[in-house]
Amino acid sequence: MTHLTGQTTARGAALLADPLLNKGTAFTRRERAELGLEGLLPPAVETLDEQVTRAHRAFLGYDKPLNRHIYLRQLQDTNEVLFYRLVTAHLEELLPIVYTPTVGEACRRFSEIYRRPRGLFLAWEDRDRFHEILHNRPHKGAVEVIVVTDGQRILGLGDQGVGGMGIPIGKLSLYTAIGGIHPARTLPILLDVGTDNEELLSDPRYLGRRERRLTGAEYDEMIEAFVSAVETELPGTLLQWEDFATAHARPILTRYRDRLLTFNDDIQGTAAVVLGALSTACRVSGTPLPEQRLVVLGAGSAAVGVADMIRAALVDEGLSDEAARRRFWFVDVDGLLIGARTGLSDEQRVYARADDEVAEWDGTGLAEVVRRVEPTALIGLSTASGAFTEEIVRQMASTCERPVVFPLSNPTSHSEADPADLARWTGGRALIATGSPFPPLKVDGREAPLAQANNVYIFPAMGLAVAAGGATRVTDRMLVAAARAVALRAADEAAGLPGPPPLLPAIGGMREAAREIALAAALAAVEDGVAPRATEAELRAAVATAQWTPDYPAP
Ligand SMILES: O=C([O-])CC(=O)C(=O)O
Ligand SMILES: [Mg+2]
Repeated sequence: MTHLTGQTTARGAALLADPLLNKGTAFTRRERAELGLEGLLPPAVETLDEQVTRAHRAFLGYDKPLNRHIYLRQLQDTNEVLFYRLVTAHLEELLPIVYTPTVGEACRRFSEIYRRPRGLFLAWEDRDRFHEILHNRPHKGAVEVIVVTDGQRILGLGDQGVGGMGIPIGKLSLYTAIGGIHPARTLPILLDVGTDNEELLSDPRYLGRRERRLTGAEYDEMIEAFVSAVETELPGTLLQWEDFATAHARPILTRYRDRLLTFNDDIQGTAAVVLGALSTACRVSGTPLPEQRLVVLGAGSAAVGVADMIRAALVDEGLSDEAARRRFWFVDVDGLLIGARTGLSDEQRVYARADDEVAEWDGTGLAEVVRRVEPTALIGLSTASGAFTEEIVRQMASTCERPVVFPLSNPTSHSEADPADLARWTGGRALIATGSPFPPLKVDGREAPLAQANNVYIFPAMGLAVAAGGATRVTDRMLVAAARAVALRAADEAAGLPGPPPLLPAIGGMREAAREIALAAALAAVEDGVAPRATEAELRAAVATAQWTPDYPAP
């Protein structure tokens, strides 16, 4: 039986129970007769489009986003072609339900809303048997992409234990819907290393191991056992690390990025999309990247990753590394990062300012930093809801014509500001991108869509790039190339539009955009020598062929 072609020996109820083979009411009369399905379905025979219309109505019948999410997950577990056809037909409407922000709620209430299994749960006790357990995955054959989390830093919601599984499931749904990776070639994985979330530990319904998180050498042993099992059982699979705590995210990436095909979505994916949006903002404001003064709120792995990627672009544009570092001021809960601060990691210390810079300052909180530094760009990856206050934003706008303000924390409840407020406080001058979706702004009676600088612009395209071009590593140049392709696409789309240009491409056109972004990344992989030689025309064709479109196989 193969889930890729739909050719199968499964019959009757077993066929209907397999979400990758089930067509539901779209089975023709002849198929029903031949496959032992007679009597198992209501008599009507529908086309896929008719099923999509019906499913969309059913979806709209639920009021609450979480209930809509549950409905869609149930549809995904029943009939994947229909699920993906529905999602791709209504991408902009369904993205916030399948993904951020609603997926955050689904993670928080994972144990309560749990219905059917999806993906693999790997626990510490089984560390010697991960090889065997990988064989239990539902679809045999090669896996194109794994998304793995240990649930410790789910969006801005902190430790969700096994509830974190919602994130790999959601991310891989977009690998398929946008990148076109066949669903049978994706594998969500949750590493259950315990949880330090007291509420979960004392909740009788909690479905994970009721133990505190592993730390130190045991944690490292768990990660190594997992990676080596993937290396031997699923060589060549793209391994995406997702929502790990800062203390683990960077060390894991550093340890494995030269050993296998892997990247960290929060560090590198987020960074690439922010670079893309910032590049567009530079073009719109007329202030080139090397002249931007960037204040970053938050100093976790995602924030440092963003600065590292912008720094790489600055160096590429001719600045020395030292001059590039001087364009950043990092602020976290303890104030500005300065040399005198103890407890900074090596990655954070790169951005520490000289101690004497603040000698005359009135503290080093965000408001004072903005007053003193007069930034042109304010980037939030802090999970501190509302941290970009009216006072701070008005202060910034008083010294900068087109302030770039990116409240990027997820989900919506953790955003540093509401874009409508930002527009009001700056008289519409702010160039805005958010992390979670927000409704469009009203500008001169027109609706102006907001850029959602979410890593969804990058990771599905990375999967497509790798599937099409056969890369064996994810290099920085591949990510920078993807970022530039995102900005280029935004510029192309803005060319025909009246009013303020969105900083990123429209979500509705993301399947098409993903092909251009994937092509750029695949070309960079060839240039970096991590993929077999191929011409641009060959790669363009390979990308188009590799992108799966949800449809039933011919009867
Ligand atoms: O999932 C998202 O929307 C973006 C992301 O990786 C995060 O916030 O951790
Ligand atoms: Mg994430």
